[in-house]
Amino acid sequence: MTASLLLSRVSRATSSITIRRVAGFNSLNAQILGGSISGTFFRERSLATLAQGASHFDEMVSVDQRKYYLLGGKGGVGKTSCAASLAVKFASHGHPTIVVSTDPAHSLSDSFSQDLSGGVLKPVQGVDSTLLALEITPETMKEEIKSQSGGKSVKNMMDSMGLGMFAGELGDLNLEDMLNAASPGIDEIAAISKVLQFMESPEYSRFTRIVFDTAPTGHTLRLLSLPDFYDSSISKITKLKKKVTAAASAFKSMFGKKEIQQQEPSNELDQLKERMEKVRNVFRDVNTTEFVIVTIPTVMAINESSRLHASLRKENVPVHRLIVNQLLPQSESDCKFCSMRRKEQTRVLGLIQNDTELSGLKLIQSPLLDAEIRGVPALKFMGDHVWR
Ligand SMILES: Nc1ncnc2c1ncn2[C@@H]1O[C@H](COP(=O)(O)OP(=O)(O)OP(=O)(O)O)[C@@H](O)[C@H]1O
Repeated sequence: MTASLLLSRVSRATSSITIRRVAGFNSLNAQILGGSISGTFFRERSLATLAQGASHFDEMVSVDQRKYYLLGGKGGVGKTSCAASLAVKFASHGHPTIVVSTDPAHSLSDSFSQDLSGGVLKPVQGVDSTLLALEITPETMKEEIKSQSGGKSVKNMMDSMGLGMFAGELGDLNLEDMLNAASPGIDEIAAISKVLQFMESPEYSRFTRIVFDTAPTGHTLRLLSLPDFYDSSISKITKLKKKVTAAASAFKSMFGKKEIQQQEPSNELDQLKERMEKVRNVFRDVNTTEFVIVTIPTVMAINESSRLHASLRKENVPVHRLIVNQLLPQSESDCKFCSMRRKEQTRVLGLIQNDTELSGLKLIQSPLLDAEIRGVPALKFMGDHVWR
């Protein structure tokens, strides 16, 4: 029986509790319909053909200290399903866990099949252990900034940063106007400000695993390089400020006025720079962070994953694992379509072995399940077969 046939049957079935054995594997549908999530999905024969496939989850779970896992890749490959199932698995292994979506088109709520929207941390229902979820929204962050800044104008803020001399150029632009403007990168800024909160705020210190469901590739690369961008911009502003102060001082002394004291860069800038360095370092620390690339067995997805790995390597972001998701399971009664697809995916797995960027990564092979992965039981089911 093919996966699509199974799916169509399930859409019609409402109360069946039969566990359907489909040539070589037990079905997610059957597990869910049967009220059980504990069975094995693929039988040994299928697993044997999916060589290597294990994620070495024991390594991922064994360390007590805080770890950050970022799951990313091309759109639609299964990032959310993999991130959510990993978070459920960490939580069930005793790690208080937060799963965060930095993708503006959030799908955590859909994946967990419960409302996790609103930009605030919400407990995930249906998990016995501590698991909170957050869909980051720039709107909520804008509100937070507005309430923290007390509605300050840009001029006031620049004055307080010791940059009042430039403020005239900006007139009386209001911070609120700036935040309301469609500003590229606001999603990334929101994400980074949350990472800082997780790192700095005592209320989050008990969470030992933080799993990020990231946006498709380009967006995520911007997120990872943003702290660097800020860091270098702040350095430029600091240098400029020093130069302007020195020039003003020389100018005044030429006219016999008292020399202006060379000011140290303002504390606020130093603090901002320090905080950006903290985020940048945590994204690059092999002891605390790992970026897991998620892909599917198509040439286009593999090519994009290869480019993503090259960019992450350039940014020094640690990557050890590559999930190839939605692999067709073995079947004794293959239709022509399935056997063609399977041949194609075998060829693509071969491409990974020969790809200089990807061949060194631990390959995790994740099966195409016969139903959409929605809700905690389905995520547990997926997790037990991906994170092992
Ligand atoms: N191994 C799998 N077997 C069956 N269905 C899957 C599998 N992995 C993902 N799916 C389904 O594919 C769809 C997309 O998955 P998901 O939302 O996890 O991808 P994504 O990469 O996060 O997508 P986006 O880029 O849009 O955020 C969902 O309906 C999900 O249930």
